[in-house]
Amino acid sequence: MRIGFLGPRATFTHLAVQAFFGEEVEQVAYKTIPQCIDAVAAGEIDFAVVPTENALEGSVNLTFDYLIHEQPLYIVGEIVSPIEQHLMVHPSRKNEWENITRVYSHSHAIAQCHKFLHHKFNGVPYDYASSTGAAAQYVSQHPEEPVAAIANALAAKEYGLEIVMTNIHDYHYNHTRFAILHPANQLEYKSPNLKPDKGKTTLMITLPSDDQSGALHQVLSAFTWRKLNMSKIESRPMKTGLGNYFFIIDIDMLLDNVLIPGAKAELEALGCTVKLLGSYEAYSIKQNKEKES
Ligand SMILES: O=C(O)C(=O)C[C@]1(C(=O)O)C=C[C@@H](O)C=C1
Repeated sequence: MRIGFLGPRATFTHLAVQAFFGEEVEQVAYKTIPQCIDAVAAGEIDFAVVPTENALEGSVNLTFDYLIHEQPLYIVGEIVSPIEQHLMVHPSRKNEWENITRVYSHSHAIAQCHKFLHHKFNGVPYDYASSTGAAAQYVSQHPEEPVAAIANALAAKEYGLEIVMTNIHDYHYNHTRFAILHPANQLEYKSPNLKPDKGKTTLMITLPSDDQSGALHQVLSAFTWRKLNMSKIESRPMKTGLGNYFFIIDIDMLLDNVLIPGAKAELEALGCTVKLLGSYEAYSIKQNKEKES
């Protein structure tokens, strides 16, 4: 089985793939999220694993936008992983790391460490890499540049970098959610390592075009009176005009035969369009400390 992920090796997405699928599968790194999504749509790989949301920084808009506007695929599984960000430099700079003149990482990783960067490297510019792993790889290949990467401990090991400060993310609770994507709405695969926490269903809802008052309230009440627990609601631009948005709603339940189809039919009767983005099991990777307790 071939699993694609946002690469290169040792990104957080790669860690999520290893934790969920184990070492037996073939792991295929892609430079960008759209490349990884295109590969699963084209059948080059069996599943794509991409980041969707971080607890500190919010949604990974690129993932949802690409799924909605370019490659309709299903979310067939979810993996939530703890995220620990470390500052690392080329080993030749380990004694002068405080003199770095640039910090390099994925935009979400930089955002997770804004307070740290402001206090420790006030005014030092940062640049965005396609992933934390790509930033670590760059630092290892450019010893002549006084640049540090923000990435995970496996990336430091993989690219031979020296971690000079650990856990530099600004808030202790730092987790990222990853989606497992596939062209069909099923994951005929059991993780050898993780047990599911709960079932979930994700819907995309577009409101009627005639801008009725209370439309969103009506959408929410279709779920509320059926006691369908919504764990997330997110709006994204439809890219058809200012003020045109669709909603992505997560419900804490697998797709059933009664309640979710009932809510869908009610919304469609109100003039909404409702699209199933996936019904799947959600898994979580335990932090080392959580594993011990
Ligand atoms: O750059 C990586 O290592 C990724 O896997 C991407 C990503 C993200 O898109 O949020 C994943 C987890 C972390 O929150 C930082 C970056």
